[in-house]
Amino acid sequence: MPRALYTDYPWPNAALEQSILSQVDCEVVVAPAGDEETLIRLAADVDCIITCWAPVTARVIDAASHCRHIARTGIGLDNIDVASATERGMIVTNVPDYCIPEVAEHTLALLFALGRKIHVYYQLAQAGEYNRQAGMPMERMEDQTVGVVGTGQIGSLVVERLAALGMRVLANNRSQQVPAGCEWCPLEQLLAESDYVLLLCPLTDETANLISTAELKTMKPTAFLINTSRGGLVDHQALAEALEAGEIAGAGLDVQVPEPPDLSVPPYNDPRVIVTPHAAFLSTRALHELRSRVAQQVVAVFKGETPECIVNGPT
Ligand SMILES: NC(=O)c1ccc[n+]([C@@H]2O[C@H](COP(=O)([O-])OP(=O)(O)OC[C@H]3O[C@@H](n4cnc5c(N)ncnc54)[C@H](O)[C@@H]3O)[C@@H](O)[C@H]2O)c1
Ligand SMILES: O=C(O)[C@H](O)CO
Repeated sequence: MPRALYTDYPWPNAALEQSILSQVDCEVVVAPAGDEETLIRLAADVDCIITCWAPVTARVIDAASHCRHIARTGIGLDNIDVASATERGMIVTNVPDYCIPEVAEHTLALLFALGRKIHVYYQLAQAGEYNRQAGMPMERMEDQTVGVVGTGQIGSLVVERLAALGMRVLANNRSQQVPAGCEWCPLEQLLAESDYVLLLCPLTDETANLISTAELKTMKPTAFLINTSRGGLVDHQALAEALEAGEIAGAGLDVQVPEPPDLSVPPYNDPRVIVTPHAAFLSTRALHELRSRVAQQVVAVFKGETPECIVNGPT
């Protein structure tokens, strides 16, 4: 009987997956922990690895000698060594488009919260203080500039929505092709001119610590950094130092390093920083789509069919 290994299973129940996986006779194993040694031990005996958060490293892949398929429950592929899997002839799939509106909305929610100082008023009100002045200075949104780094699916939707609000939008994308509603500009200029810098590019070797000391110094002291992509894009020690030095005004961080981070230390405990728990992708609709499509991909491979959303071409 084929076996499928969940490296982690973050959902409250498995009824949705069970109803789909029951199309094939397979045994499902859930790893008790997502560390490398546990996964190496369990991977030796499975035909498929399904991962949400746990890193599927080259060592795990080497140990998975019968595995044909690694399924990523999500868009980002930064926790899978896709090159090693491809070398070993494994199919790697993801679900590239299940939560585009959700992440765009979450990004905009952080932008509005920071710009309208909702976090400042909320913290004061919780402490019993009704203090209008504490939110100043505050600017009209349409007088401000947003810089979007990465105008793929999510970035493009964010640009469209920001342009509809009448905001000036600068964009930096590796391909230099950017959607209507924004103007392409070099990263340094984007950082220097934006009131909000939004990070929406994938985490790769090239983008790791994309925003560090020099980039933060380039930003305006009144500007906000918003990261809804991957924590590894930002050097968080440098961010803590930039906040301490007053080099930027605040941040919205849906993603951190590690996850969960130590919330008791800077930059996470800074009242100018809004932290959300890697939740930008969440909605009832997105989760249903994500979970069911991953289970269908697993079934397809077990049936000898081609699953949707193969990211590593013919193997
Ligand atoms: N917080 C969440 O819950 C959540 C949910 C889904 C996705 N994500 C993250 O969002 C990322 C983006 O998703 P997407 O669907 O828009 O991806 P996408 O592949 O459609 O777009 C990414 C864009 O970034 C650009 N890019 C790559 N390297 C760049 C660089 N060095 N500088 C500038 N641009 C660069 C690419 O050209 C591409 O246009 C994912 O990789 C994932 O990590 C986060
Ligand atoms: O990559 C994604 O889809 C989200 O970050 C959730 O894992």
